[in-house]
Amino acid sequence: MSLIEQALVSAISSHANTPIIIAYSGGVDSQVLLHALASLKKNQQLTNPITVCHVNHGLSVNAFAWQEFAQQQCSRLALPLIIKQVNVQAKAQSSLEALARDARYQALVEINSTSSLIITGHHSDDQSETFLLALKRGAGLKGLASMLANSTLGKHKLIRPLLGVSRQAIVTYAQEQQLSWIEDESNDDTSFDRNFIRQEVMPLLSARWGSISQTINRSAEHCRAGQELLDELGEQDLLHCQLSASVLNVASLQSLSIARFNNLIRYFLAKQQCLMPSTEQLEQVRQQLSADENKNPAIKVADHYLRRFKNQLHLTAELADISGWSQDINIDEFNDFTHMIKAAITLPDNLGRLSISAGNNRGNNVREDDTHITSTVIIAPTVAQRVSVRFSHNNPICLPDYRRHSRAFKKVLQELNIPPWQRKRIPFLYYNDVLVAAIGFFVCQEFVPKNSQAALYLTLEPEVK
Ligand SMILES: Nc1ncnc2c1ncn2[C@@H]1O[C@H](COP(=O)(O)OP(=O)(O)OP(=O)(O)O)[C@@H](O)[C@H]1O
Repeated sequence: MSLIEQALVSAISSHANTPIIIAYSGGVDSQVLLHALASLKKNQQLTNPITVCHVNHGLSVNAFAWQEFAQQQCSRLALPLIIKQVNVQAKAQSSLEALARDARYQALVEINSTSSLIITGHHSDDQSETFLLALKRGAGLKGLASMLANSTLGKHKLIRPLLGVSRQAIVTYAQEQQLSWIEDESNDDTSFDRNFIRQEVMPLLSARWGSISQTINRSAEHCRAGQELLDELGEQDLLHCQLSASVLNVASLQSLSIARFNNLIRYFLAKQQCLMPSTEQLEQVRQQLSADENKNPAIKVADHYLRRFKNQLHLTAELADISGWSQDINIDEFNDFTHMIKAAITLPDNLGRLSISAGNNRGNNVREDDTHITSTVIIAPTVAQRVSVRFSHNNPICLPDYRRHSRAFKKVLQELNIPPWQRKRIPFLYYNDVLVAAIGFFVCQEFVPKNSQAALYLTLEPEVK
């Protein structure tokens, strides 16, 4: 068995029978990948079902010729081929590569609905180039770890079994097997950073240090191992500092060293699928932890915000101003009171869905904890009343169900310990212009239904990401 076939068997053997998707461009690397896998399958050294996927980016005048080549190769090997057309448009050339790659991975993810192994032809020279590109960007350990031999892509596993094999070994295999392949003319264009590294930088480095590619690969491996340790530390620190999915405890964060704080925030953001913050942004967040308690600073970190509220640090998306939003609910149809859901409103700015049903009251509002109620139950409106959901209020005096005395609405929201930005995101229910409930928090006492009185049930379901 050749070195290449051995690498494939060792990467795939622990995934017996999992469907394989070969990412096939028709270039020499994926051509070798395709042929070696087809030969293993033919000799029954591999039993996994195989599908080949060629992505047509439509970027080259030759794109359809490559697609035809892929069709010929797969029909010769009797392997099923799926062609995916993607549409990539970029303003700057530098982002073209990244957009093409993202579109390609997205297309590969969508091929199978069941969990599969997506296999690419990346090799050790690709890895060296990726490392140098990361170095040029000033990346940390995670970026310098470069490509992982095993990772996840959606519900699939992304495997790069040839990462330990050099380009030269791949070309030698292709020549020995008398394979033909396509040459992408854009690989010669050194205005792309990767091509510049491949065509000009690596030859210069290799001429002086013959095994530079191997040593760069070794460094990438050290970075991967280092990053793994940092992730373990991040997980431990998160256990200590996390109050809920998107809230951290400020006092616990303050007990960490700067390096450990930065690592935890990066780890936390990565877990929530946020983009990575810059070092300056991390420094700002850390400084705001010791700011005055009454100030509620919000620091933009990449595409999200970290917002301080008392002893809590909340992660939120960018929040839109929804103060002018209002929607009426047509209650005319609520005439059978069978507890069936009668209306569902999609709230603005990803706040979720509010479903409303009607029925005779079967019990009081159930408190989840000190502040939240799971289902808000209120006296049904009369036919003449206009029912609406809004996010604004004019600070009426109100008497929440859990209080003995009435109080200004703003003060009530404060005493419930709701962070200021969340106070603007609570759906308020009105009958005409009278506040009835702060949905999910409380009902004004005059609207709390008595037993078996006609009632509305309001349930807030968070947005499913
Ligand atoms: N158009 C494509 N369709 C499907 N998979 C692709 C495509 N382009 C690249 N890939 C996958 O990504 C891997 C690395 O991409 P890269 O851009 O380095 O490849 P390439 O130089 O175009 O082709 P190859 O790596 O096959 O020589 C390829 O080995 C292949 O598995």
